[in-house]
Amino acid sequence: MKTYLVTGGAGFIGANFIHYMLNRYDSIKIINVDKLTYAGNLENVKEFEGNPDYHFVQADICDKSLEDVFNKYDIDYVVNFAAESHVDRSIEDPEIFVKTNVLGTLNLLNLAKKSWSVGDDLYKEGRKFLHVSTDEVYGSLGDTGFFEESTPIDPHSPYSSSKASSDLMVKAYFDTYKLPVNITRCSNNYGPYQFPEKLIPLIINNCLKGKDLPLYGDGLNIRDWLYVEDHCKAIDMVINKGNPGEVYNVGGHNERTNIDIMKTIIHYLQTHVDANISEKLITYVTDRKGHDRRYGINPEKIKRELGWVPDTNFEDGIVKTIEWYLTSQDWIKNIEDGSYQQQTYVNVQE
Ligand SMILES: NC(=O)c1ccc[n+]([C@@H]2O[C@H](COP(=O)([O-])OP(=O)(O)OC[C@H]3O[C@@H](n4cnc5c(N)ncnc54)[C@H](O)[C@@H]3O)[C@@H](O)[C@H]2O)c1
Ligand SMILES: Cc1cn([C@H]2C[C@H](O)[C@@H](COP(=O)(O)OP(=O)(O)O[C@H]3O[C@H](C)C(=O)[C@H](O)[C@H]3O)O2)c(=O)[nH]c1=O
Repeated sequence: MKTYLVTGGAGFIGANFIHYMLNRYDSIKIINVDKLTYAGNLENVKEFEGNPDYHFVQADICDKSLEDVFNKYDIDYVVNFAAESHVDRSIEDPEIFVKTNVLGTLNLLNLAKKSWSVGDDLYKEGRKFLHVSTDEVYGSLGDTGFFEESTPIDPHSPYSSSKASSDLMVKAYFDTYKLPVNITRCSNNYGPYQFPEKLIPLIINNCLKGKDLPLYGDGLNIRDWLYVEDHCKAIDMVINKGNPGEVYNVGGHNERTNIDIMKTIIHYLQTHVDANISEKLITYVTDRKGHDRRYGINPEKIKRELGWVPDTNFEDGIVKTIEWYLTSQDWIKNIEDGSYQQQTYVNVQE
């Protein structure tokens, strides 16, 4: 039985990963370590409460006493999702991004290294440290081309800079100590349990409440969207089959402008929920500082080497996502009854 230490498993992608793994494999154990920041929500993994193969530990990944978790469980794989993940928040307050994303990752690397060590640069068989990173570390693309694994790192926001820094630290632990690591760099995810500060859930939620839909800048920035379950599938494959020390880009060639995303959601809700939901809700607001123009992933390496292919196309994925939010209004309400307040915007429309 393999034991996974999943950090950030009460957040969006981490929770989806726990669902993906525990619903797919009978003989695995998952230890979910999460600090439960504003973005962490135990509702996301509620169905596993009481499951003998699932344990939750509330802890900060920066905390050195996490060594107790490594001592208590014989950890085979560390899957590091825990992070401050929202670009707009990083622009307002970068410090916590450095603390969690860089120092937290460094702490986990040290704990894994110590726990798995059986001699100088030698580790127990079959261990892996999988660091979940992002395509944002590559910076921004022009109209053509894609991010390759060989694309130089060129982050722009405090968020992406902190992720790039943590990636470099993970690489250093492979290059220096031969710790068996992989890094995945995925494009924008969407799907169930995504915190409603991010574009897709924010738009769904605001449409349902008849609120303005804030569109940054000219609305023509491009993101490459992947259904979250396909990201989870990729991570599972990289843990099991990825060559130690390698980076794998993950994406499904699904580039859309932000305005196109908004219109897709509006039209679905207009047709299926309320005819009054219309494009009139779209409100141009001041642009995000340093706003990356275009992301686009070349996923050929993970396809060729590991046989990964995405299963869900955007047309199906966005409907599944919207339907999930429609049936999860209590989930949103609990978040809004807590401390979450939507950020304010400067309207730039005449
Ligand atoms: N969302 C995306 O589109 C996307 C795409 C590519 C990569 N990623 C990466 O995937 C990972 C997960 O992203 P997400 O969107 O699920 O984020 P999220 O913000 O939804 O969840 C982050 C989780 O980490 C926990 N956490 C934060 N700080 C912590 C700390 N110090 N100690 C322990 N737990 C802590 C939070 O409580 C939360 O449960 C991140 O590393 C992010 O950089 C995200
Ligand atoms: C919240 C919001 C966003 N936007 C724009 C800004 C971006 O061009 C796009 C998506 O924004 P969002 O904040 O949802 O996601 P990104 O900034 O691309 O970052 C996300 O994808 C990467 C890969 C991660 O690694 C991040 O963790 C994840 O948050 O919509 C708007 O126009 N209006 C809004 O209200």
